Amino acid sequence: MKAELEFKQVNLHYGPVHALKNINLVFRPHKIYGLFGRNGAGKTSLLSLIASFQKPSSGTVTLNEETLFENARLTPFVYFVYPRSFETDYHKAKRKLEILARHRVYFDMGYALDLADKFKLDLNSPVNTFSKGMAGIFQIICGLAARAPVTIFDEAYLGIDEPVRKLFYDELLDEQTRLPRTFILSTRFASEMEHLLEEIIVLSEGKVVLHDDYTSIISKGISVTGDAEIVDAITKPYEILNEERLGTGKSVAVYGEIPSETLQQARKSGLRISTLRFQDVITQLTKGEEHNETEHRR
Ligand SMILES: Nc1ncnc2c1ncn2[C@@H]1O[C@H](COP(=O)(O)OP(=O)(O)OP(=O)(O)O)[C@@H](O)[C@H]1O
Repeated sequence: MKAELEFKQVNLHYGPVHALKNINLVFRPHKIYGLFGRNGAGKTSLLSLIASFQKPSSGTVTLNEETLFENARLTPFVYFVYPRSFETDYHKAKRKLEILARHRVYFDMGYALDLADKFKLDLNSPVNTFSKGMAGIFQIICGLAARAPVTIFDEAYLGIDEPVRKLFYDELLDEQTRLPRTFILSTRFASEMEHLLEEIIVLSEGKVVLHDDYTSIISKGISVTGDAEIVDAITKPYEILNEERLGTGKSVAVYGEIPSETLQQARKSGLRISTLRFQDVITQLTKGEEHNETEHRR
């Protein structure tokens, strides 16, 4: 099922806190989204609106043009995985999966059992005996096996060892080939997850400061190093992400579409041009106030 998720002029207030500010976003079906932003940027607030945990203060959040909030018909279409504790839950993991299967129309028990084997999780254990990492793995199994057209993982991988996280990334890609859906991954592991991501959204202080596809972001993040005057002349028209003085020269990181002729000319003038790592672009774009006024949209 194709699920188009749309935010139109969405604001969210918690009392005096304006957590989301005029959000306009379209999540296209069958794409894998990476959601980034510093602590308190509004990521969980945005995701909780998709999961219908709360109602926007103004604006609309729709799935295939139907309002999501308190819409029981749409409940099976969204599955939200977030770090949670099972401390007071004495059910065995297998039983929890059976309960989930009863409530989730797309849930695939065979797939859940395969995943438990793959991730070496004992489903006969009560979930309250799971370590933090095991609880995370259990949540991932639920999220994948629920097969909801919109599946959200909000930092669900915290506490899970790196090799197991990698297993999860591989599984997610396989699953996307088998049964495409919209995945939204909120993560601080930009470098190890970037190969999964097709679309990137960056929030800063409740606003969308970047929404672009991964490939364009990679091509737009450029570092120019060399004689300070020439570097400044070339980088001036673009958004400066970072500047570093290097003796008589300097290195400037910019975000923008610099024409290839300009870059060629710069190389001829003795400047060193290199592409920024995805992780560095994200870090610079989320680093603070100075970039918040610029919005990058396709
Ligand atoms: N229940 C709440 N009551 C009051 N303020 C809240 C509540 N939940 C979130 N906020 C505030 O809303 C803003 C956005 O918080 P949110 O949890 O969405 O950010 P986040 O990007 O998910 O942060 P983190 O990476 O730390 O989880 C913050 O200023 C936060 O303090």
